Amino acid sequence: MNAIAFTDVSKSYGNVLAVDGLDLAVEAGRTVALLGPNGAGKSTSINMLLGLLRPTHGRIEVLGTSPDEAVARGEVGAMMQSGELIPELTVRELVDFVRRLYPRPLGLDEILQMADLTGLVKRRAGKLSGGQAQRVRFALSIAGAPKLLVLDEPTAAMDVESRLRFWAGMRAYAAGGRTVLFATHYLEEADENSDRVVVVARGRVVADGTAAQIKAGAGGQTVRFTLDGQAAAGLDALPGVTAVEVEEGTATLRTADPDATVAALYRGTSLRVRDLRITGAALEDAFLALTQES
Ligand SMILES: Nc1ncnc2c1ncn2[C@@H]1O[C@H](COP(=O)(O)OP(=O)(O)OP(=O)(O)O)[C@@H](O)[C@H]1O
Repeated sequence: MNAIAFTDVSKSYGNVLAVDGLDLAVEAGRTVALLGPNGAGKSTSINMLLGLLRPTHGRIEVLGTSPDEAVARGEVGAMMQSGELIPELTVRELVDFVRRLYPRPLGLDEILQMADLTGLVKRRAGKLSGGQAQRVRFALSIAGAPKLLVLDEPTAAMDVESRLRFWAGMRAYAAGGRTVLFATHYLEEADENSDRVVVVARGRVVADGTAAQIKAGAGGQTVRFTLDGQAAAGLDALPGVTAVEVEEGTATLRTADPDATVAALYRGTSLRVRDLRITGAALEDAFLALTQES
């Protein structure tokens, strides 16, 4: 079953077309990153998903029903970019208050643990740092044990340490078979914390797949090694290789399949290969290529 289905959804603000014919189906149980630059339409899509905005055109289904109905049933949790916390309440009081509003909430301790708040239970919400307040917002978003959790740039105010802990909590939540959709600008976060990355630019999906597929689709990874004056002939015929460059005794091969390229380099050539390096990543390159060219 799909937890989320956007069918040809568009949204205009006056003459600004923020979302332009978006088709997106997310299977229940998956964690999906919505990755895109500023103004790509991520927040607008999320607001429509939550029933806070109406599409100008198209149709959205959430957990087999309308966004309004799914939210009313308490099946959707959301962490938005902002949202005031009640400053006089302690973290424990606030989380407990919100969890009691739901018919089948998570246990208080479970929530506090997943959101990494056990050390802050007595702190008043008004005294929290930006990153701590984000963790409380996360706690509130999972309090009702929603089947679908939607996070709009959840780590925006967090330092590196808080981010790592936050994502561990998110993964623990998702591991219970729940569906998570999160928006981010951070390529690494999308790569590390989702099983599918949907890249959006100018309101449209420009790539969709695992992070590895997206990297491969945009030119792949790089295998680099020292040639020391040996002839580079034949390197472009190795499996996966899409481009070869030799500069100052170093060969750089772009490849869609680094494992196959490296295996063939050792087994299928008589080259003495030194200082071999595979630079993966390039999700950033892929992302830039995808969002600029479309
Ligand atoms: N209320 C509004 N009125 C007019 N234009 C808007 C409104 N909200 C968003 N937009 C425009 O719609 C486009 C998409 O914005 P949106 O906030 O959905 O993108 P985003 O991907 O979430 O960006 P960011 O990562 O910066 O939050 C942008 O061009 C934005 O300026």
